[in-house]
Amino acid sequence: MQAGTSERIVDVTVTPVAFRDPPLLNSVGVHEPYALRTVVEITTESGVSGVGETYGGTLHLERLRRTAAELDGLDVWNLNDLVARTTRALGTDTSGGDGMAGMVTGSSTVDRVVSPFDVACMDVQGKLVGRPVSDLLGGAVRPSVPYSAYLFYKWAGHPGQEEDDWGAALDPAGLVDQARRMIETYGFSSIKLKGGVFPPDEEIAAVRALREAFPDHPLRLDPNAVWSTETSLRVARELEGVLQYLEDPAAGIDGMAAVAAGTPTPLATNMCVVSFDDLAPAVARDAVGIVLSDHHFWGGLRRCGQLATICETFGLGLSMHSNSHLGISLAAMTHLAAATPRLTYACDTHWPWKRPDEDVVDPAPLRISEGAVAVPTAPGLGVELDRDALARLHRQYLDCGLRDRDDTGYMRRFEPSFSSETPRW
Ligand SMILES: O=C([O-])[C@@H](O)[C@@H](O)[C@H](O)[C@@H](O)C(=O)[O-]
Ligand SMILES: [Mg+2]
Repeated sequence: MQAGTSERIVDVTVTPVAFRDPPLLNSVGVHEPYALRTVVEITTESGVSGVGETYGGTLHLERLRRTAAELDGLDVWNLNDLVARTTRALGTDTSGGDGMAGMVTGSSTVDRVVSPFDVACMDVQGKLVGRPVSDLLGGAVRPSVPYSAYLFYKWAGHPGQEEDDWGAALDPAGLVDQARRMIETYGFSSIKLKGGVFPPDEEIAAVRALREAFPDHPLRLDPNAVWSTETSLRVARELEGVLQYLEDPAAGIDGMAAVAAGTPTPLATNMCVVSFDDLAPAVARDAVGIVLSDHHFWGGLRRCGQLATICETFGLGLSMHSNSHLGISLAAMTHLAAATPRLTYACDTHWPWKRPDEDVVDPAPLRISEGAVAVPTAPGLGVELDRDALARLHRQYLDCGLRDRDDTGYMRRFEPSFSSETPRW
């Protein structure tokens, strides 16, 4: 590559995929048998390719395809042009399609759509200059990125199917067993519990059981905003000194501000601060102490770096959110977290819930050991697309019949009276 040379995109493919997912319970229902993702691949004029990964819902997929059609000739070094072209492709079509079962609804559509292309462009940039993406983001400040054990209440298996490998976890003992297995397998040194499933007293009991079983592991609880302010304050009081942070106990900036005013426990969010527009009001109201960044909805990797700077300016902590994902996303999350000095908490990941034999990249460079993923040092993201595996997971997408994540609809097939209304408690 000569100095000042552009590197233009000549081909973009957008491929929806499905991978198996256990029946994990959350405030809006239960995970369906398959999680949906989309893999984007760009190829440049000199034959270098780069990959990105994002949500798999219908509307999002259609937006990705519309944007992909605008990227012919884009210079992979010009990410501002990528944003401009995405904005143009989307026009006034900017609501819905969040792909997160209604849990994160206010994020920016342009940011969500731009993200996988931004990652793919940076993958190419890294390959062109022979440096890992973490270097392009300013350089790794840590050699490996710690992740947390992400516990879920869960059924033993999907109804009508065999019990899965993890079995049921519907009470404190079940969660302690799940945590033990996850920690033994991956060496995690922080624990997050997805709450908002059972009445708060049961979840308090679960956190206490985890504290007793793992006295040195920082603990987090995330009920996805299904509690009232009063309930949130009661839980915060009962778990004072036990939680590292309490994630999204109540809804909205107002709800979180009311809780924050009444507890010394830090509050974190991936629900009420989900775009740059949310930062000023959240800071003004002192609503949250920690923002959970996520390059999938904050507009890609560099935008998350900008978020980190804003958090630093206003004294906010930074952690990282996750949804069900494949290896491309784990690689991107790891480069980003490695290059973000502000990100001092173990990041969330759904990784252990994915079967090891289902991915679109060889997951070997992403092994979680001692609770952390070593930052890949190969050029770009450091993972290579496995085209056979991509074709297999795309076939699974076509065959599985699912087109949009619908945790609530799936839950109602087994519990017709299930309501995802908030606040529930
Ligand atoms: O996968 C799930 O069920 C999670 O509840 C996910 O959808 C959330 O977005 C997320 O993990 C969170 O921290 O809120
Ligand atoms: Mg959360």
